[in-house]
Parts: sequence; C-alpha cells; structure tokens
Amino acid sequence: MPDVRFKICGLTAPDQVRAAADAGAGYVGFVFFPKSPRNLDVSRAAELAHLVPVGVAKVALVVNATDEELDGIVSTVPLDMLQLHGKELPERVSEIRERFGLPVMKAIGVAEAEDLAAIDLYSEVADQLLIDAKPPREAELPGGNGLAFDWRLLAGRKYWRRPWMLAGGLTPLNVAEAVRMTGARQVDVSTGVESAPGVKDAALIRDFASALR
Ligand SMILES: O=C(O)c1ccccc1NCC(=O)[C@H](O)[C@H](O)COP(=O)(O)O
Repeated sequence: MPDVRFKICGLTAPDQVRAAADAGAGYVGFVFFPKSPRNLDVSRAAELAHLVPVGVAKVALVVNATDEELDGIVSTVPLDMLQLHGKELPERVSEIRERFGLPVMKAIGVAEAEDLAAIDLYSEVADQLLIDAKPPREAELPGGNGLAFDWRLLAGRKYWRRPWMLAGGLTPLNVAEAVRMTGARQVDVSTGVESAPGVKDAALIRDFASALR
C-alpha cells in the first residue's frame, strides 16, 4: 500500500497532539461545535495549535459558522486549513475561502450513489474534499459519529478533481481495507482512535498509523 496521509480529528489535550504528531499524522483537527464532546474554545485551541510541529497541518472544523465565529477562530488560532462540516452551499465555501485566505476542505456526506454528485459540485470551489458518512437523521452531530458508509460506492474512482480524504467509522482494524477498496490516499479518523468520547488514545493512534504502512 503506498503511503497514505492521515488526519486525526477532534484533539482535546496536549498529550493527544503529541501522540498524533509522533505517529506521523499529516493533519490534526480541532472541533468548534458546542454540542460535540470534542468542542474547544479558541484559547484552548490556540494552546494546542502551538504544540503542533511544523509540517503537520492544523485544521479547524466548523459547522455552518458565521463570519463572526470564523473571525474569532482565525484571529486567535494559528491554522493551515478550514474544514466546513455543515450545510455550507458552494457560494458560502467560496466566500469563506476568499475572506479568510485559508484553504478550505468541504465535508460531503455519503449514504448512497446519488450523494456523490456533490463531489463534482464542491470540486469547483473547495481545495479539498472530505468524503464522510452521512449522519443519521436523528444524530446530534453532523460528523464524528463513528459510522462508515458503503465504500463500494467509491470503488474504481481513484481520481477526483481535488485531493480528498476518506472518513467515517475508520478504525485501526478496518482502515487498510477501506483504503484498498476506495483507493484513498488520505484518511481522517476521530471516534475510531478514542477510548471515550473526546479522549484520543495514543496506542490506538499508533495502531491506526501502523495499519496504513
Ligand atoms: O467530531 C465531532 O464531534 C464533530 C462535530 C461536528 C461535525 C463534525 C465532527 N467530526 C467530524 C470528524 O471528526 C471527521 O472529520 C469525520 O466525520 C470522521 O469521524 P469518525 O467517524 O468519528 O471517525
């Protein structure tokens, strides 16, 4: 398997940042969504972001954020990318990208083949795409639910117009198979490397990284 870059999303403490960096993460994600067990305020996120080694991209995950909310995050937390995990329309993605001057990764929820149309749509405006499981209708969170989608929907599509990450229910035990089936060159994980909601586990992060080698 060729080297696959990975993102550990939803870090909440310094030891978790170190564990992700030591395991070779290419990206780390900080969640700004009050209902999430991984939610950070901007000062805590800034503290954690300053611990991230050079070369590891720091990503802020937001959900339908206003300009005011984004101003607060971007002015306090050193960042390399914004991850839009809500119902942001393509026009809003463009607007955020221009206004904040950061690359934008748009999350796209997939449950069935027709959901893949959004990939082409958002390829016009986003720098990267995160192809994730669509959350169940009753879910409190629009992501980070530890649910996988049917990876066969992506089989044979090794190339998209934008760099993309596979996400949704990945774990140290299934990620190699997910990569094999989808051809993903980047993957994103949250729940699958946690010992409890919001608590990343260093051993699981190492296992996840090992599974990709
Ligand atoms: O993690 C959260 O709490 C969260 C809250 C709101 C929107 C998105 C959220 N997480 C997204 C992710 O962590 C990942 O990008 C992705 O959905 C994979 O999550 P998981 O299935 O838990 O590995």
